[in-house]
Amino acid sequence: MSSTGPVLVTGGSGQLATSLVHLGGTRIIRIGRPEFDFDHPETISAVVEKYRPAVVVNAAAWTAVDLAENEQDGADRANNSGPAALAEATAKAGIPLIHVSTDYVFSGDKGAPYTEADETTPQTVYGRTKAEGELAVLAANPKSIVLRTSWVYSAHGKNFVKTMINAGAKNPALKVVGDQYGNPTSSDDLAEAILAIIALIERDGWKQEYAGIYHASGTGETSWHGLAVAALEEATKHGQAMPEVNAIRTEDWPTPAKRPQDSRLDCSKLEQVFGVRLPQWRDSVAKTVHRLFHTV
Ligand SMILES: NC(=O)C1=CN([C@@H]2O[C@H](COP(=O)(O)OP(=O)(O)OC[C@H]3O[C@@H](n4cnc5c(N)ncnc54)[C@H](OP(=O)(O)O)[C@@H]3O)[C@@H](O)[C@H]2O)C=CC1
Ligand SMILES: Cc1cn([C@H]2C[C@H](O)[C@@H](COP(=O)(O)OP(=O)(O)O[C@H]3O[C@@H](C)C(=O)[C@@H](O)[C@H]3O)O2)c(=O)[nH]c1=O
Repeated sequence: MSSTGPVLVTGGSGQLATSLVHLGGTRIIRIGRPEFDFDHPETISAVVEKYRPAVVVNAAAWTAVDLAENEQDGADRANNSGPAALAEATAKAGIPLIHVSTDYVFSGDKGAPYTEADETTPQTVYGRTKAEGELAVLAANPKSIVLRTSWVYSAHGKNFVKTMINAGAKNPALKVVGDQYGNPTSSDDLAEAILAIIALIERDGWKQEYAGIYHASGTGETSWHGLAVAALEEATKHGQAMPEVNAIRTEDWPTPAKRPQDSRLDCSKLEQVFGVRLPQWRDSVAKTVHRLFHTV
């Protein structure tokens, strides 16, 4: 991989792309709609030809989980056929593609953390399109790295942590599902992990054993209720009152798309191959909430 070209990041307005820009410096070029739009396939190869990047990070995706249930075509373009075309374009240019996927490719019925060897068992349109996108990317570009992450939050953009803090500022009591488990992931931590992988590839050159799927989530686990309590506790350090946070069952918060009950990811392969381990989720929630209250 040439270390002279830029790192091109798609999904420019999103959480992960924003973190990559903040942490990755001037080498990062982020692109978003309309310049890069999976709904307009001609824009996909055009950006690779225009920017001549050293590597592409695909952080663009359809992430509205419930909406995807009724918008299958749009979700498929953004999460499957679009990424496949991006993988083809990057393969043609001979450059690596780092593509981001999700814990929702699993049903959550395993009862233990999922490894990369586990079969995908998506139970939502979002999860299915992301699972299909993983395979399509890996098939189209032999220099593909697929990073599955989970429960991403940041001080910018739309995410569960911000939703809870905003709701807690307005309501004396909240209800949050306490029987779905996973690994909350700071988008800054994921961005740092991606930058470390890119640095390693540039230092040692591309090795074919890098290609494949990796789990890349924050260290440690909790429920959505646990994540809400952690975020709201941190918010009290910045003057916000602590609401009552009641744990409810999945059936008490009906949603169009069924969330996995336990989508914890075993991230040991990422550490073995790249020497990368994401920080403890609880520490990162504290950092993110601090940033949220100190960003004007
Ligand atoms: N958010 C989460 O909790 C999790 C996310 N992931 C994965 O991580 C990656 C990054 O997610 P995150 O940063 O949170 O996502 P965001 O929802 O914050 O951002 C998504 C980005 O994708 C862009 N986008 C959506 N549809 C298209 C399209 N058809 N063509 C081009 N761009 C499009 C959006 O653009 P616009 O603003 O114009 O709509 C936006 O810039 C995604 O692959 C996601 O599936 C995995 C696990 C958890
Ligand atoms: C807002 C809210 C949600 N919930 C529940 C609903 C759901 O079961 C759970 C999570 O809610 P959300 O809908 O905000 O999160 P969701 O959109 O399901 O988050 C997912 O996004 C995609 C993109 C991913 O890839 C996943 O890793 C995951 O982060 O919390 C409550 O119990 N109370 C609430 O006030």
